[in-house]
Amino acid sequence: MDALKSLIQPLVGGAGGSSVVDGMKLVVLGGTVETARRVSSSAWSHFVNSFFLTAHFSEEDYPYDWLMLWLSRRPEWQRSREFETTTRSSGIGTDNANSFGEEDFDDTGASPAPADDDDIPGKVTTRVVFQPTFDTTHTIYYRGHWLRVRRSRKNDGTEMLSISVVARSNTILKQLVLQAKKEYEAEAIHRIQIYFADSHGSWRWTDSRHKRPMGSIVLNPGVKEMLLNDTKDFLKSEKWYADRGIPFRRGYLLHGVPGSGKSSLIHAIAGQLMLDIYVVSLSASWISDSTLTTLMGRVPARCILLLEDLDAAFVRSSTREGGNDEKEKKEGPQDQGQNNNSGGTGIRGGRNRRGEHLSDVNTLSLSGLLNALDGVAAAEGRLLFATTNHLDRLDPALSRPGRMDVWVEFKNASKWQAEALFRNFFPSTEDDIPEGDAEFPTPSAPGSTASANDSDSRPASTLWSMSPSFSSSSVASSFSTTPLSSPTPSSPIGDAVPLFPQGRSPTSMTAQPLPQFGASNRAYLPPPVEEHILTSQHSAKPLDAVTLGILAKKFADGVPEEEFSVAALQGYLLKNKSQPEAAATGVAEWVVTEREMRARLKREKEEREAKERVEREKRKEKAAEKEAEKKELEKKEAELEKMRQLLADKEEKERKEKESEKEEEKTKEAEAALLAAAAQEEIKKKEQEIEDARKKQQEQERKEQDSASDSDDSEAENIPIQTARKSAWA
Ligand SMILES: Nc1ncnc2c1ncn2[C@@H]1O[C@H](COP(=O)(O)OP(=O)(O)OP(=O)(O)O)[C@@H](O)[C@H]1O
Repeated sequence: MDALKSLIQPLVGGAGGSSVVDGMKLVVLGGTVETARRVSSSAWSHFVNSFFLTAHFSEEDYPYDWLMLWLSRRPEWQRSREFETTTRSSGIGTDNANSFGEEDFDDTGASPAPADDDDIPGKVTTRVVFQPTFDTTHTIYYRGHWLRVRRSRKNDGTEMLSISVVARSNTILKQLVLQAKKEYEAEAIHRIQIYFADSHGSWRWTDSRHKRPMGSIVLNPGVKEMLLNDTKDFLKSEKWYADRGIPFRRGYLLHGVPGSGKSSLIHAIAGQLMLDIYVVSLSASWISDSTLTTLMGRVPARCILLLEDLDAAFVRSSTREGGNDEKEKKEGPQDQGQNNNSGGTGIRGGRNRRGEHLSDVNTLSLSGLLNALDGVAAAEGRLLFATTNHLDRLDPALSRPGRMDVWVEFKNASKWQAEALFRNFFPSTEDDIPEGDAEFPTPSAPGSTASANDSDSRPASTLWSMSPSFSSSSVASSFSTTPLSSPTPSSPIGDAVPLFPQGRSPTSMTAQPLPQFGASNRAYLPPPVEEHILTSQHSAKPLDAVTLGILAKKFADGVPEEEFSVAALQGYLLKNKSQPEAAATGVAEWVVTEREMRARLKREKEEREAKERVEREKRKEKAAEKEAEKKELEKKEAELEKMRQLLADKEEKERKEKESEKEEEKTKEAEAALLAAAAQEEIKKKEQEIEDARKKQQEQERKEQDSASDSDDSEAENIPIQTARKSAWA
């Protein structure tokens, strides 16, 4: 303390200095110390940073996803002491050590023994993932280098990953990115990524799906092959297009009846070509010319761009000039559903989640759509797929070659398709399909939240509209190829095939008798299994090829040519998924029931429509009557108004006449007054003259009196006076 005092003493001065000066000195001293501290710390961090190479990865770009997956597997990343939790993740790689679910712990927090219900197929397991919080730096050791990893947020809200390393060249960072990419792609190899357009004109990662094998799509021979070859050929022909100056784009228009496999085929092609799918629903309420143009500009080079229900944006066939006035939004419930759901309710946490309100103004015009599809800003190298159920509603400009180069019509199922569908649906003892290449989609792996658990948050797209039971493990298990061990005598369901949990191969399972009370019965044999229990088993036994062929033919025989969609037949088979024989024999009956039901629905629809028509007519008539009444009233009012106007005009005229009469009178009066005044003036003048004359006369008389006699001259004097008065009055 004394040492400190002695140090400060010379600076603050002796005891004699004033307290104000001392205080000032202290402030200066403090400021100097703080500045020195800051400068030195900044210089130090500059010095340290000069040894670091730093790479930044924005969440809007792919390497961010690769690195996040890679990091999520690093133990150092998991040892972070500050976390944020999320149930949303990139869909792949969520089933790693960094995620956890209910099944990992019991109530006491301890990891439980494997539970029996672990084997329940389709059990929904929401997994929570820990992610290190923003702005904390983690140090990770990688290939002899210490990496400093930091997650941060930019001003616009997008996430950013910064990785720094002490190295002379950036090779280590390149290696890291490549390794992360490789791992990511290894994860993604069996999956396709789905992106939906959002109202900000960005693509939002929405889902990751298992690839759908081409074999699961049942189309008339040659169609799939043609499409696949065409798409492959296109992707290889970039130079060919460039040499000829043709925009490197290709469009496919899949049109036809609903439920015929349009979306499924696109899904399968995406899987085959390892392309991601970018979906935009043109009936979305927020879609506008500029948003669509922005979206088209942001589509990556190699991908499938899917415009679903192309006709939905324009209910009436719009002309090129047709602007906003020319279109209405589709009002059917299905389309409303799409409206509501399109735009992609992104599942990924924190990704572009700012201001998610939609503008509710669909201002997309046909010319805007055309420009967006092949304008200057439109991306090249993409495969454009458009689906529609109503080809006739499309403007020819939209479907002309160059925009839609290949057209494929999808019809209701032919007998050939029905047979193929049956063969695909039921397992055969001769099938040898490796897992992941089964004829039907492999069910999602446990923990794959995006595909299995988030169905609510997924946009309603027909691409993903497989019926839930179809993707259930029971269907998958129907493709198990290995005959199962023969049932034990104590099996309660006789020779029923036990269920497989999702993602497990049947070979890894053994048919275990279910634990039950009284399992130690010895005195009595168990009663025979009841019929309904036998028929309610969940998967079919594999059939031998001959039986399968016979049943498939029987099934196809019972299905009328091109009357029912493949989706409808699939729905029927799903009801009989464990009973191929019943499915084959019962199809004729189903067809009858279905026809009756359709006829009934059609009748009801017609009745409803007729009723609506009548009501509409009535409403129209009423409206017409009202209109006529209104017109009559308006006519009467007009007449009344006219009369009022006439009356007013007349009154005005009379008033004006009166006024002019008055004016005239006034003028006359004024004239008369003037005349009178003039006359008066004249009289006065004359009187004055007379007076003057009289005065003159009197003067003269006086003079004459003075000179002549009075009596003889008096008569002669009066005569000129009377004459003067008369002339004045005249
Ligand atoms: N040709 C087909 N091959 C295999 N499965 C099919 C076929 N057609 C339809 N399905 C099945 O029917 C369901 C609906 O098919 P999908 O959505 O592909 O039909 P879509 O033609 O796109 O219908 P929409 O026009 O209503 O969108 C899916 O579960 C799919 O598996």
